[in-house]
Amino acid sequence: MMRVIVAGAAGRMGRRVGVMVDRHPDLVYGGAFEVPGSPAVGSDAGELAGLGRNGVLIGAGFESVIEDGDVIIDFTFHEATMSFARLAADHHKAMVIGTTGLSGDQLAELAELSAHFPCVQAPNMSVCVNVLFKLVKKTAAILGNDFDIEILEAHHNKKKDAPSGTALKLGELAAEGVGRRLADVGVYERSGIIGERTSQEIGIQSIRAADIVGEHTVFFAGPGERLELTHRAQTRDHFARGATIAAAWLAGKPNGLYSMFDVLDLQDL
Ligand SMILES: NC(=O)C1=CN([C@@H]2O[C@H](COP(=O)(O)OP(=O)(O)OC[C@H]3O[C@@H](n4cnc5c(N)ncnc54)[C@H](O)[C@@H]3O)[C@@H](O)[C@H]2O)C=CC1
Ligand SMILES: O=C(O)C1=N[C@H](C(=O)O)C[C@H](O)C1
Repeated sequence: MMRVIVAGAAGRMGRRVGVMVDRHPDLVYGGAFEVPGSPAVGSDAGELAGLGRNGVLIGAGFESVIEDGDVIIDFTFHEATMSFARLAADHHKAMVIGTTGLSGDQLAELAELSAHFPCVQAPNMSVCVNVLFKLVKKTAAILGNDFDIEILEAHHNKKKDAPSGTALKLGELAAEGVGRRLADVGVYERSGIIGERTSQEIGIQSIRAADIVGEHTVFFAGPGERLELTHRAQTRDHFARGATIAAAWLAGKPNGLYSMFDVLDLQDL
């Protein structure tokens, strides 16, 4: 049995992760924490997640519960995530990181830290979205330069980062499929007299509204026809379940940075 510590246990994802840990046969809910000063500190994590009391009291900060688990599941905020990753590396705890908005420098630091702990990091833990990642790269490679590639994502009005981590990953994979780099061709806003669209650019646009859980569409638009690949999440449970699959998969894994492609054995597809 792997004991799980849930970071940000009172958050939208933290609560659903608690439920999915409870349902996973190889995981046990070992510890939970929130940002010090949060009103959730001291509450019962099971009760907060709607599971009924499970005796796991929400601690103030990671250090207060670090010995209560073997693997940390993190859906919090990028700066907090990096501080937890440094501690996890020091204490040789495994970690699953779902938090998005990590900068290039933060991802590079995470890769260095992962020499000291096993870590799965992915902008989307849903199995279906990871299949979409594969489809998008292959579709881009098949359709090639005759098709304009555009990405549209929609999320709830509490989301802090834009574009979504998933949209950025879709953009990177589509760009790879046609032999480009998103860093060179990504276009994130259009306004005013901007001129005609270039054939190489990949647009990524964001909608933020009400309680939309998460939707992503990749458009491949050619003359006279258009292919759209869409994923719509109706609940957060698929993200949370993916994170628990990753946590259980980490048992006994060598130190290193892994993705959901490794967890789901999609790397060679
Ligand atoms: N990879 C994936 O599949 C998914 C990723 N996400 C990402 O997960 C992150 C969180 O999303 P939500 O749950 O919607 O946000 P949220 O705001 O509802 O929850 C975040 C929680 O983290 C806590 N937190 C922040 N700083 C902390 C610290 N220093 N110590 C302890 N707790 C801290 C907050 O108090 C809050 O309860 C976002 O980056 C989002 O993009 C969300 C869904 C799926
Ligand atoms: O903040 C969210 O809610 C989500 N964030 C992730 C992202 O930024 O890609 C994944 C999911 O779409 C929900």
